[in-house]
Amino acid sequence: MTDHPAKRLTHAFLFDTATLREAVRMFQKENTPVLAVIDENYFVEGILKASTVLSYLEENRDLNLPLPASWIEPSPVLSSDFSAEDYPDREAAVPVTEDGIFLGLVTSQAVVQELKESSVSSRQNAEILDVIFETAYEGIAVVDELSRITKMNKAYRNFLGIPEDEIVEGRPVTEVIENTRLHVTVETGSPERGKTQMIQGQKMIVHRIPIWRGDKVAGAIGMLIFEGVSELYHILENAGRTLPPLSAAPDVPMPTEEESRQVTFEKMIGTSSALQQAKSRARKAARTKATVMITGESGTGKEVFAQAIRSMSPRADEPFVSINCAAIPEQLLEAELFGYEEGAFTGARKGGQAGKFEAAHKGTIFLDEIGDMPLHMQTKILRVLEEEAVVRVGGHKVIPLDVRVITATNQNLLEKVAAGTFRKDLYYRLNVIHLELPRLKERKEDIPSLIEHYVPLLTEKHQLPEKAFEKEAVAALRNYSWPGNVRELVNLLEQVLTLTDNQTIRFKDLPAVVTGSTASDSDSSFLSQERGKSEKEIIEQALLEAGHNKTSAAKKLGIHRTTLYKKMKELHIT
Ligand SMILES: Nc1ncnc2c1ncn2[C@@H]1O[C@H](COP(=O)(O)OP(=O)(O)OP(=O)(O)O)[C@@H](O)[C@H]1O
Repeated sequence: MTDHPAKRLTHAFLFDTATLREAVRMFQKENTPVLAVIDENYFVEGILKASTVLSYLEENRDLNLPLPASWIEPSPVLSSDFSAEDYPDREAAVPVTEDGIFLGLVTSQAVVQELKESSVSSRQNAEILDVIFETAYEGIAVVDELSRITKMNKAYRNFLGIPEDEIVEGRPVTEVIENTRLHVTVETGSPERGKTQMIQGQKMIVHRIPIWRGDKVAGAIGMLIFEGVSELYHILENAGRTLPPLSAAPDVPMPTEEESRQVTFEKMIGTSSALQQAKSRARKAARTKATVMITGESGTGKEVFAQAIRSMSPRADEPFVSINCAAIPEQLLEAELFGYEEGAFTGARKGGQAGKFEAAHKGTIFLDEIGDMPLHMQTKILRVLEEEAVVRVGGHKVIPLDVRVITATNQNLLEKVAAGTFRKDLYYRLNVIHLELPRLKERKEDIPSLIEHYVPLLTEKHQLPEKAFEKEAVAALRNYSWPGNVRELVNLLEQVLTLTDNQTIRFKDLPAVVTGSTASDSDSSFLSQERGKSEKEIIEQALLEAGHNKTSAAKKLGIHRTTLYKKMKELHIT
């Protein structure tokens, strides 16, 4: 049937049987071939002579004779999106089959038109479904009857950290999704809704739905509904519903108070692939004891990531000790980190004091702004890490330590290594797993979700009525370059929400730096806008206005607390 030059049909025309008979008789007189047999791709398979058609019709046989094609003008007629089975009752459509395989339809012009239209609309529907599939917040995976993956959307791939060029289609689902039961759904044909599944060490909520075709299970769909159990509770809380008693939802355990308090990956807003990839890498890191170095611009969420890693690690219930290396005066750093014995220096407490490393024993220590660690301290930290023990300042006793170290910096440490201001050996010791956090402008698509997340929190914090941003305002926020990343976004939202009386925040309510054409990558913080004045004056003024509360002064200046400490140190502000 295939030894013919494939040509498109001009008209896949034929008629209902009675009309066909009429037409054939008419054409017979003129000795014109009347019928094209088309294959499953709607290419011409053959042409039947009118007499042949007649005899076939009379004998009630399928029109499946292979005949050479010759006369048809190329022209697309139908797409192959539909199947004859979709039109079983169409009196005018005669399915052409061979050995049970559908080859084409022979039908009237009107039906052709209808089919064409329906194939266009089914293509459009397929396109809509594709968009839903790809943009869904939920992870969706589809498997066939042999439990092999046939489709997996971006959200799921990102969650699992599957690189873009890795093909999962065709692979057994059990190889790709941890602890999956989709193959069981295919075997049993029973749906499972609202089940929990441990994926990457996190309790996820999933639905597993079998796909029935006739009386056979043709596959199953797996959906990762929420990013995690606590997210579900967060949603229920937002909806103002009372949480179901445990007995009513045996599969959804209530989070403990500690779990609710902890920063987890679910609480990190954003579904962009940049963020999801970082989360996926961090989840993997969480399971190990390896040191993690988190890099990224200021305000990208390095501290939040460090806390989330701890919450997902086997050390979740052990201490998390965070220390900002840039905020502590150099001469105090050693005692702060390693502790001291009584009499170690003037003013040392009676009985001495444990340092941060000791306080983090069995848990996690987070060394923020590690790039600001003075060289001599770097050497000491390296020794502590290598010996897994600490000796307090002024003491001799070796205190064994079991501490997981996470560090963060917004500096380029390799440059510092090259410049000789950061120890190379320490760099490699700390950089076992490297997490680079994306800038907010690299994940603009997350901005609307961040707004949605923070607006109710901020209105509640300031006891304001419910407020919402109009589309144009959100668009402007999306287009801004956010040099201060999420922190800047949160500060700006807070500022706009508190300063705008209306319930709808409009484009014109946004600060000029966002709406104006001047928006650029340059530092747009309040501090830089006030550059005319001396930096010292501005900082002193802000500190004064904030009643010397450094956290609120830093907020007012639009800079991080650490930066404020650093600047205070530089500018000799006491
Ligand atoms: N994905 C996110 N979802 C929600 N909030 C976020 C996210 N990322 C960061 N934030 C918020 O942004 C602010 C800054 O985050 P964080 O302090 O972790 O940044 P950082 O990178 O450690 O900054 P710096 O380098 O200046 O210390 C915090 O209020 C944090 O809650």
